[in-house]
Amino acid sequence: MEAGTVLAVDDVHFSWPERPVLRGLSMQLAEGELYALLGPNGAGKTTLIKAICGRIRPGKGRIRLDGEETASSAVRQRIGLVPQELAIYTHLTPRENLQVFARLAGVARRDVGEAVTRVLQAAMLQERADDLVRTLSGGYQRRVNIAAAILHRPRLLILDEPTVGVDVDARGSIHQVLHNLRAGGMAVLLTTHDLEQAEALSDRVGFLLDGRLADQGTPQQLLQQYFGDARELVLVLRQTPDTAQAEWLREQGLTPARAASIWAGLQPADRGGAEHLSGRLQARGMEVRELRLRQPDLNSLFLKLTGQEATP
Ligand SMILES: Nc1ncnc2c1ncn2[C@@H]1O[C@H](COP(=O)(O)OP(=O)(O)OP(=O)(O)O)[C@@H](O)[C@H]1O
Repeated sequence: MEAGTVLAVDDVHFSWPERPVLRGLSMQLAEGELYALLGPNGAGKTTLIKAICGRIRPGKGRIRLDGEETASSAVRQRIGLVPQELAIYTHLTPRENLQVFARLAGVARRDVGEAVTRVLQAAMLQERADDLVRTLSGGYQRRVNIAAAILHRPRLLILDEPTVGVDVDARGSIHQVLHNLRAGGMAVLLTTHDLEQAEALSDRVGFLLDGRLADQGTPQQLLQQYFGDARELVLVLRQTPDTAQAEWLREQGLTPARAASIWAGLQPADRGGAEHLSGRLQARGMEVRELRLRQPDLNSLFLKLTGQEATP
């Protein structure tokens, strides 16, 4: 195991009664690294989190934190978990919540005040520390959830879908909080369906597919590896193409997206591109509403690796 490795998952297998979910999954997470786990619904992201937190036991393989198996409860105490659902008392203030959770997390009574002040600051909650949680916005409430998970100074913080259902501004504050925690040396593992978030925030991303990581790396590395200099062409037609037109579009390397009038595909950087195509589309009776070339992003890669669109 490399120096600075906080989490090491080695060849982990796990089956729920109905079917195998993890099938030889390996990954590592370093100190001060933020890793986003991506994958379609049901890929096994939450199952992996449960295995890391010791809530389920892998049928095969090892999960270690700082070199020690997470099966032991002493080791598990070095993990902080922010679940998908809010797990806080809405009729108490953030400060009161954190006082309760500090005791539950095993913080000594005399250290509670200091720990609560520290996490209120880390989660940027000071201004609203004494308002009732139920009067706070969804973004603030999520940050109380995060604050509760770091009271015991975990080495590894795990967040399951931290920004589902929060607005863009609130998302920005959550990102800021995670950035700061990472800068303080914490390893952060999160799952998300929001690939823009993953690209903006993560040092590395991993695509969980068929029980293994189909690929992992920095977003830049992966995009270069899969797309090189190619651009993604997105074509929006005024009408759904007929069979012959659709066949021709496929010959041009395009495939239909969510709506039958939207087609997308990769184009080599040097192909005279959009304008040339526009004329040829019109010649075949297709009216173009919009035609643009864009830099492939993690959404493009998700589609390529999983055959599905990411649905935030
Ligand atoms: N407690 C359970 N008992 C039986 N099967 C389960 C249980 N939890 C999850 N599964 C199954 O395991 C598979 C993986 O589920 P999991 O929740 O880990 O996926 P996920 O990647 O987190 O999905 P999502 O993105 O929708 O949250 C699914 O087929 C699911 O039905």
